[in-house]
Amino acid sequence: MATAKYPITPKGATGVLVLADGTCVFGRGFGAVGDAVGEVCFNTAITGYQEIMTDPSYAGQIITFTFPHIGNVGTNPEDVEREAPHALGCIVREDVTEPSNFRNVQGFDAWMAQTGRIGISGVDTRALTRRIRMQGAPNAVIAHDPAGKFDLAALHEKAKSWPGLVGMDLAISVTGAQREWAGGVWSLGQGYAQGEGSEKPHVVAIDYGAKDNIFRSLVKAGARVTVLPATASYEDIMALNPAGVFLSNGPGDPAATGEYAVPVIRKLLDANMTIFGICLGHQMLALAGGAKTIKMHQGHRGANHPVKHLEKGVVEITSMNHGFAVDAKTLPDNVVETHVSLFDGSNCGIAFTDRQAFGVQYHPEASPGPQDSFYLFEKFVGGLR
Ligand SMILES: NC(=O)CC[C@H](N)C(=O)O
Repeated sequence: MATAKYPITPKGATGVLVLADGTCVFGRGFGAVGDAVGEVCFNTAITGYQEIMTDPSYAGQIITFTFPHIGNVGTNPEDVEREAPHALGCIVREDVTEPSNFRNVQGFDAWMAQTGRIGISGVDTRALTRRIRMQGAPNAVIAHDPAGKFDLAALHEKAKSWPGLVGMDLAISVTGAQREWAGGVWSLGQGYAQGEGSEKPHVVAIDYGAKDNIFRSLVKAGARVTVLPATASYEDIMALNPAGVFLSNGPGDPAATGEYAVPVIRKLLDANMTIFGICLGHQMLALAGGAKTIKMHQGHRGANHPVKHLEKGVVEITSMNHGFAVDAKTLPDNVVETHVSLFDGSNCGIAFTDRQAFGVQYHPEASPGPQDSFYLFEKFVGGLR
């Protein structure tokens, strides 16, 4: 049996990304020391690295930022989509510099170390991104050792034996507990708006790994929000007497979310509940309606993805983070395609013709990203009594 040959670790290299095919990409490690295995994706957003790192939809993934300067405004406790990062780590072009921003509380490097996330800087992120574009998102191990002593064969073995995101249910591992949501969207000098009031329409939001800005956006649109964990049963949901149910984003394969998600959504559809789904929630809504989802070649991750609203013929610039998509060819007769990606024509929105249920593949709550699509929150909450 031929033994794979591994390169000599270059002098000064304290970080390495070892792909499942044995490719080793060296750089300088920062953040936590150790290693982690997942799928490597790329994100083209220029701002919002802290929001991106803390988006639970990135569980099981290592993010390559195509923008070269990451970490230069540090971190703060407000720009998080969840209390801690969910991405396993990140790969960046330039070394993380001293934070330069009046909102900085902790440097990106220290924040990554404290939250157990590994970074590698000094990587040719353009080459890595081109590779993902041409060959698809690889599985890999990201490793950081200040001594630069890597057992590349062992890391390669770990990358090869990781089963991959297809068929992987991760929503169950990132969901939170039941909670009454308080707080609207953040603004400079004001912090998070307060949004109380029991006379507002009550939305039960199912947390499959939600970004907090979705809940803040629902509050801004005029809802009172109760968050339930991903495992909430149909009975748990109905006991709260919701005016509408929101299905959140989340990590992993939508087709692998098991008995706790799609069958519950199917019951909500049967009960003619008003439903709005975002990203994973959109994909599972489509599955509950009878459609299928597919793994994408490279996925969509960035803050400027053009989407066409088919009925109005207008373009929305959107924030995206997904590696699976609804296969529009499989939509049943009572579900129409409402939005498509102008990058590759993939499905970006659906609506049931015989139910008050719709979903979008992109992130109308932005964070980071443009706010063209906030109307979807107003449409959902405005339609509730
Ligand atoms: N942001 C999300 O909800 C992502 C959904 C799903 N995990 C995907 O990658 O397509």
